[in-house]
Amino acid sequence: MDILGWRVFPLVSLLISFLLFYIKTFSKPSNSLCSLLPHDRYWIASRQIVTPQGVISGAVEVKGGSIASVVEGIYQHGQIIKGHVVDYGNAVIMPGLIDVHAHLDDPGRTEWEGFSSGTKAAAAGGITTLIDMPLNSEPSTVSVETLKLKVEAAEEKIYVDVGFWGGLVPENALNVSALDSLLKAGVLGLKSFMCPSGINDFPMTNSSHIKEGLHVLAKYKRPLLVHAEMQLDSEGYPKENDDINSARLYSTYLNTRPPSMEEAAIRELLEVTKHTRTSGSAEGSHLHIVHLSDSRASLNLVKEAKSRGDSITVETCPHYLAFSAEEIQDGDTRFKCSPPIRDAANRENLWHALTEGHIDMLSSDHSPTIPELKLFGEGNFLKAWGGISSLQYVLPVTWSYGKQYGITLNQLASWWSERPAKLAGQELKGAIVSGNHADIVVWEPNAEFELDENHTAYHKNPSISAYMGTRLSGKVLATFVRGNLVYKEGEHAPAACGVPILAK
Ligand SMILES: NC(=O)N[C@H]1NC(=O)NC1=O
Ligand SMILES: [Zn+2]
Ligand SMILES: [Zn+2]
Repeated sequence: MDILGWRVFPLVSLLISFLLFYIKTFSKPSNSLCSLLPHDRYWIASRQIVTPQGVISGAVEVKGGSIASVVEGIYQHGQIIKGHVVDYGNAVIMPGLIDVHAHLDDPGRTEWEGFSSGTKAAAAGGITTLIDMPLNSEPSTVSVETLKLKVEAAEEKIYVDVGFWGGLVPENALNVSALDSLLKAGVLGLKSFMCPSGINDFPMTNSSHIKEGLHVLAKYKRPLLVHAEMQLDSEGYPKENDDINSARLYSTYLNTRPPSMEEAAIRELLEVTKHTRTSGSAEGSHLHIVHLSDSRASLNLVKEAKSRGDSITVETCPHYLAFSAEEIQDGDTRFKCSPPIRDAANRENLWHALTEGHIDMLSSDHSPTIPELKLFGEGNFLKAWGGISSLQYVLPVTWSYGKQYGITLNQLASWWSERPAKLAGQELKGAIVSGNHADIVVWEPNAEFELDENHTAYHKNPSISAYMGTRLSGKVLATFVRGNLVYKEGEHAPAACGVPILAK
């Protein structure tokens, strides 16, 4: 290149990069497509706004995507608020739900779910943030490269905000620099299994892997989420059963995964969580047990660990609170999940543990698949895919089945928003307070509906849901994500303007 070329070349490349920047910026959907409400500043009012201080009657001011103020008493005193007001009357205004445990299966298994259908279902269900699990997509999210594929797959497809857990697997668990780079790339924490996950490229970890993982996580103050079930050598539970009559029985499946599997896993985990205590070698890290089903010995172990000062929390899922083993029909593999749905007395204990604060939060564990893999014809519980499809229904399900236990709106907000926000490190989400993101669900607790084929579901394979055929109360009227009205009575905003959440 001659001397002139050397001078012009940087200038031209600078010009091109500016041009590309402008094309990228202006080709993004404009704000009006992100929201069904054409205002940047507005108020939403109701007689039941769920705030950390209790349920108030008043209005929430939204400005530039955040909550600018929360005022009480507009109905009683006729207080004048200026600007556009959406008055929801007696409907409930609550922080949007944060689902810390969902499998959206994108990229790679989008016939199972996908970012677009999954986040549309989330928005329709009042979920404003979800954290995607690192497995069931193809590939699993276990490295910087695979996280990049996730974020690319999510681009312009997500209707709510989406964060990502990374996978802790034998391949990366003992490799500090691999974990460091995955955490630096923005996963909100790690997730691992203590039993086979059902996904080949997501092998289980042992307690050495978990211990190493926690020590790396301590530096970042991020959690490790663990699927706590462990096969015991001493117990020879049947894993494969060629007798289809036996494999169709729910009791056969239930016997393959007894509560002792959860108990053994948790007992082993607690040997490691002692390091999370103040002044412990992994202080700053946190262990979160996902989808607890056993409300007896396993839960007692968690309670003891908490009382000793371990940094540990536990979630359960609506399906363990809604259903019982006694009600599950033989061959109805919609109900197959792991750990399994147990007896009615266990469910009763789970509700008590939740309302008494021993179970910290709820999550969907939305883990769908295609109907073919649920093997409905055969009804083989031992071979069907294990996972419950539920994302769009978790709010009405929790409310419908929880009402008889006297659950309050503040408890709902705590289980579904405040504590999940804390687990996922989302300081500006999870509560209706000034300064937070305007992530809000408006819903009508008394409105009932039948979950049948006439009900619009946005999930990809709605027929596999265990909730089909139930009658629920609690209808989502509107969902706001960072001030954008992303869902309103059967309609989604034209553009998917949720953002990927990456930890800094
Ligand atoms: N791989 C996967 O989603 N597994 C989930 N399904 C389920 O029922 N429990 C799980 O951990
Ligand atoms: Zn699991
Ligand atoms: Zn899961």
